[in-house]
Amino acid sequence: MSEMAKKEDNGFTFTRSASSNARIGGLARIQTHTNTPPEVCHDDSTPPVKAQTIHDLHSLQKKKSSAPSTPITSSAAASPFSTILEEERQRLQLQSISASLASLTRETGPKVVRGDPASKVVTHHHHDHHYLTPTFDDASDSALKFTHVLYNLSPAELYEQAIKYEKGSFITATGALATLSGAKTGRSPRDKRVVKDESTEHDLWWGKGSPNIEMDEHTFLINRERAVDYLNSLEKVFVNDQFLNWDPEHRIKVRIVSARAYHSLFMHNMCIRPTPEELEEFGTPDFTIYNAGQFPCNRYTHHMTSSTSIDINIARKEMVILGTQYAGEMKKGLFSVMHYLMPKRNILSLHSGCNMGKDGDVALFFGLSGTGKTTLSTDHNRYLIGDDEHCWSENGVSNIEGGCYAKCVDLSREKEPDIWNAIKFGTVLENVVFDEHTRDVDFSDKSVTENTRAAYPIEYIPNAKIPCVAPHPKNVILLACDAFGVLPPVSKLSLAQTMYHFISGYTALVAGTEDGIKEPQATFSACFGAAFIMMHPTKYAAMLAEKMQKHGATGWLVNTGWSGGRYGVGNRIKLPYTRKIIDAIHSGSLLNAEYTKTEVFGLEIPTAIEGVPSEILDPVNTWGDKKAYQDTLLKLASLFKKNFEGFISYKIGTDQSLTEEILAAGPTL
Ligand SMILES: Nc1ncnc2c1ncn2[C@@H]1O[C@H](COP(=O)(O)OP(=O)(O)OP(=O)(O)O)[C@@H](O)[C@H]1O
Ligand SMILES: O=C([O-])CC(=O)C(=O)O
Ligand SMILES: [Ca+2]
Ligand SMILES: [Mn+2]
Repeated sequence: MSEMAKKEDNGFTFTRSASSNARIGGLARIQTHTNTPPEVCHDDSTPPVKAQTIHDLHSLQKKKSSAPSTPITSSAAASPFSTILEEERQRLQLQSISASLASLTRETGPKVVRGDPASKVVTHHHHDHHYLTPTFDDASDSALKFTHVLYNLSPAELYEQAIKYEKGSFITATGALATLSGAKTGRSPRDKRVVKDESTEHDLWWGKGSPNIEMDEHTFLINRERAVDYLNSLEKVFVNDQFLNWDPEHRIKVRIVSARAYHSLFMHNMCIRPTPEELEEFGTPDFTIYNAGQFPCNRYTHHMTSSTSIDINIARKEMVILGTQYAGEMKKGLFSVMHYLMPKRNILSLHSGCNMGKDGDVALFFGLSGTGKTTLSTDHNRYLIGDDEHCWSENGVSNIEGGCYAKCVDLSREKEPDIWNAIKFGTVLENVVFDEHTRDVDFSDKSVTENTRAAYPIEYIPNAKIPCVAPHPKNVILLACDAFGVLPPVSKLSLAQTMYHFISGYTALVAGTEDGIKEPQATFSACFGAAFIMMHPTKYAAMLAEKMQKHGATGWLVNTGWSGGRYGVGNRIKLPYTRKIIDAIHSGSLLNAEYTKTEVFGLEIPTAIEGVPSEILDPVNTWGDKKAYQDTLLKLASLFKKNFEGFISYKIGTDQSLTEEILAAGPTL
């Protein structure tokens, strides 16, 4: 190929003509050469698009993929045999979705069709095999309509759905999807109900202190019908088929039916995402969520005390959500289910974060909401296993989820770079405030709520370990955000103390509602997650004790809260100091440090930690008013004692001496 032709391939070529008549006023004339005859002036050397109409042109833009979200047609290249298999598979899948959405009174599922009702690609009349028509013995108007199913859409497709159809959905400057969760910006534990039947009556924890508010099967069915009718009345619903638990032996298949792209993207991020091959073999889910959060429950329905109801039915393997769009209900509802299913298999379920060092040393981080599980398990020097929900089995630790759910209030790039950088395309940003023009998020703005959140796939954290499984833990870190400011920044715990504090599940936050001086509010939540456990706390505690003993794990209590006085007087312990403390636990250097014992709580506290001012290690040093310190310390101790009274009649595990040691491991007044 000549030099000239080669250049012409690239488009225009400017050549100085050698011919004298091309010279004008002494300057060389510039000519453009193309492949076409020189007398026709073309501005483009590429052939025209292979489309006759705008419609044709648009249809060229999207390539058929084998992705689960494609409308049901097998590719032209497939053999007739595989076409039949593919069609059969798609038919079974629609049948399964229709069955999920079935009304129990009409005894039939809705007509379902895949694809966006707004898209021209799916038409009911020309692709008969694309939808499923059940036979109706009870004809009503609802029998005449289709429910369009948007099945396992990709983040990009869900963005388009959200932005087109859901008010309050915007793309932020870094590409995240900002959205509003509606009137509820947190979970509604007082509206969470569990069906009490012959089996759950004996298995579950009921009564005082239990998170399981009882409901009967019939009432559940009324709420289920309400949710299903609502979902079927919509033009389209989102269906996610995904997994929970990275331990392949104990993986659970979950289906989430929801009305909002926000909910579908949230669960896409938070659950484990199946590969196309895994999805092909998905079959029947082990558990199904019906999220009709925009629609209220009927206040005339038995047991209903508000317009919100989150209902779990273990026997039916179903959960119904009415009256709240807060997406955390789905995540934590499934977590509750895991707190039932896993212990049944002798696996411990944990409200904890987990990470692993380069040498394979594993740490668990327990703590109530806002105490630092996500912040501290996300550590640039360690592999992230997960930030919130884990299982501890004979195989080691496995994350239940496929994503993280980080608090964003006052998020800073400098202090939490990995979380900051995870807020990009694909991430759901709940209830944040942003500049209407630049779309820069202001993480300090609490106008909508203080509980602003980011939900992102775990692989958005650069050092996440995939698959999210790890060996048995070496350190068990109990986090408490003590707004009273009397717990030491770190203490080493005996096994009995670890159990005492695990069962107590203490944290103290500041009630954000009143104006003026805000009193710290002590919270005790058994197993650092009473809202999610299903059986009695001592069941989980006994399992934890047994595993820690067997694998030689050390327990630690870390106060990520106040120092130098209670809330309003002192300050929150600086995150860099807490990180140094955590580093010393991971490295093993703190295990063999020098310790002294505190009064009242009897906690072993180190005298020095690299990078941390020694004087803060004993909180008494940081308080100006020593009398106030002593009073506050005794006040907190009495709150611990009072809370623990509910547990003193319980035996923990099979070892009676451990039970006695645990009871003795609390504060002494
Ligand atoms: N010393 C500290 N240690 C840990 N976190 C701190 C500290 N000081 C301030 N913080 C802030 O406290 C918050 C801890 O929230 P985090 O998201 O880690 O909670 P969580 O335990 O994961 O709760 P949830 O279960 O609700 O997700 C973060 O906003 C973090 O920036
Ligand atoms: O579930 C939520 O809404 C947030 C969370 O992680 C918790 O409260 O533990
Ligand atoms: Ca978290
Ligand atoms: Mn949590």
